[in-house]
Amino acid sequence: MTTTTAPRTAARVVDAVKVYGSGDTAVRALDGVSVAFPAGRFTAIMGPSGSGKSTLMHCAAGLDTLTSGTAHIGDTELGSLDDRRLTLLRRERVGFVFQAFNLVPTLTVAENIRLPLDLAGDRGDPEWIDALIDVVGLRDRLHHRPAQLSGGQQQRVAVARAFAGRPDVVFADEPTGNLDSRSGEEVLGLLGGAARETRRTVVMVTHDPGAAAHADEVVFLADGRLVDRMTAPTAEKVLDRMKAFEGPSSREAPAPVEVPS
Ligand SMILES: Nc1ncnc2c1ncn2[C@@H]1O[C@H](COP(=O)(O)OP(=O)(O)OP(=O)(O)O)[C@@H](O)[C@H]1O
Repeated sequence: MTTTTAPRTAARVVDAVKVYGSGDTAVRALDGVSVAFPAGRFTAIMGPSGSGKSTLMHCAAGLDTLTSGTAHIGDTELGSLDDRRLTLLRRERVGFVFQAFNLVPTLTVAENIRLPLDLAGDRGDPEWIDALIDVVGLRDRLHHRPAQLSGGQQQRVAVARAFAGRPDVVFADEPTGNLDSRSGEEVLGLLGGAARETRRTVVMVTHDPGAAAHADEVVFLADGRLVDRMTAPTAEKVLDRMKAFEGPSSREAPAPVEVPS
């Protein structure tokens, strides 16, 4: 007998609503988003400025809380955790890459990569970390400090650090925003390569169609709603899709679609 199993979901939000402020100044940054990020895949979140991309990422990663709806990492619903457990979950099961690299200037490359593990008092898996150092091409820079590296090299350290603890999911927020296009391409290639080679899940926020084209799938937000998904993206296809959001008002964006979680 053959059994088929649905692809595992690394992270998801269900009916996610996020309202900042209250009364006349309230902003509905997420307006009922349900989206699942399948395990082992590289997904990009795209949309116009202010469409809710960063809010979605922060709520899905447990860096911020939803006004209503639920966010899950694997089978764990984040709203059910107290602050201590949420901190532990972020430390043990989630990796982060930010636009600003966020490396510790006084630590070497090797120490920065190991930092999340050292903070958790975890030896980690030395073979895994050794392999990661080769994936990001930093073997000859291990004893350098961040200031001695180019921006692209610093972001490669941040990528290795994000994967060091074998997280269920790595969230990347505009990881190429501070890089020139060649370094950006390298970092995106690494993120995609690391996701595929290590079968980890990557969720990346970007406003750059060229960056989104490195992903396996792109999800599009407009006005706090999920409006489309695209598999096998190319920069041209993503750009074409984004053009539909342009115009005098983003309210002209297409109606939201029901996307199975
Ligand atoms: N802390 C906050 N307080 C009040 N409003 C906020 C806050 N953070 C975000 N917003 C608002 O929520 C909406 C969505 O913001 P968000 O940063 O998620 O969008 P984005 O798609 O990531 O934008 P960008 O591409 O410009 O970074 C925007 O209208 C923004 O002004």
